[in-house]
Amino acid sequence: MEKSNGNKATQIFWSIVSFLRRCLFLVISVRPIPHHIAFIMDGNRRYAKKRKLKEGDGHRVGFLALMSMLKYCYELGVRYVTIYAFSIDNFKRDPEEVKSLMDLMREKIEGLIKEESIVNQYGIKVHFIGNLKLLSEPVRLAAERAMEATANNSRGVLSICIAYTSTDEIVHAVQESCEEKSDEISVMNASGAGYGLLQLGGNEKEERENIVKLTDIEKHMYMTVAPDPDILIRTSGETRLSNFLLWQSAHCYLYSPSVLWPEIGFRHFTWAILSFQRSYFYLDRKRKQS
Ligand SMILES: CC(C)=CCC/C(C)=C/CC/C(C)=C/COP(=O)(O)OP(=O)(O)O
Repeated sequence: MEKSNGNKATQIFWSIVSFLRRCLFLVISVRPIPHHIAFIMDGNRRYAKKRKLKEGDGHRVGFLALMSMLKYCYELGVRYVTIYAFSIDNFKRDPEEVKSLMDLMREKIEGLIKEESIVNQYGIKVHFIGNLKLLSEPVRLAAERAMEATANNSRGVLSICIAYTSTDEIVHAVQESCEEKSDEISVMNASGAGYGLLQLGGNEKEERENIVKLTDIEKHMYMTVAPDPDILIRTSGETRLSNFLLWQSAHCYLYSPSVLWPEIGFRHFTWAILSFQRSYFYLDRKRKQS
């Protein structure tokens, strides 16, 4: 009897907290809110060391922090969230650590499509971004299943960058664009039109039309599923981009709280949004003055 009263009191407490959070988000939304937030989840191992936990437990707590951040983002109305889950450079870590991280990724990816997961609660479509060929088969299959299972969700998008680096993405996009152009040129040559970048002496205007353009490269980026991020949040006070979304973050606001990723919470999130809004206000004012 006492236990059920205790449970009820806890439920009421959390409902009030959730209500107050939504009220605060309503107030914050009076000013522009970001469409897209990207996260570099830095500091899981340092957290484990600080708390005398096993390294893997640092990542597990990190996953819980990620779930809270997703909840706050989608409650606030941010439609796109992108996370840096595993870089191509992370494969150079100790093989034991890579294996245990990959096992954890598979477990968590499988959890994402369970009915009670945040992804399903908020109607989120999941994308895996990166050189997925580099993943082990079980992880790749789990990723494919998660993309398939959430394909019809439409309220928000979660992009999980895994086996990803930005330079790899850019090289991939440039290669694809060049291949596409050279295919077009060979079709044109075969049909007797006979012009193109590869054919010197052609009409200059027509030649220029066959040069790889910015829009061609953008079309072949892995990240076409989302607009460019408005804020990039990197925890643990680090201010480097570490080969993450270099192309897409050209105009992005960088925010770097000194907290370790598993410790990130509601107040850090709210402060990041307020800082973004302040920077947006000054940017807007500068634009109007010039
Ligand atoms: C669904 C899904 C794929 C979830 C991802 C789970 C998760 C939290 C992954 C984090 C992986 C990672 C390499 C974090 C960086 O911490 P670090 O190891 O670099 O720690 P350090 O900065 O203290 O060295």
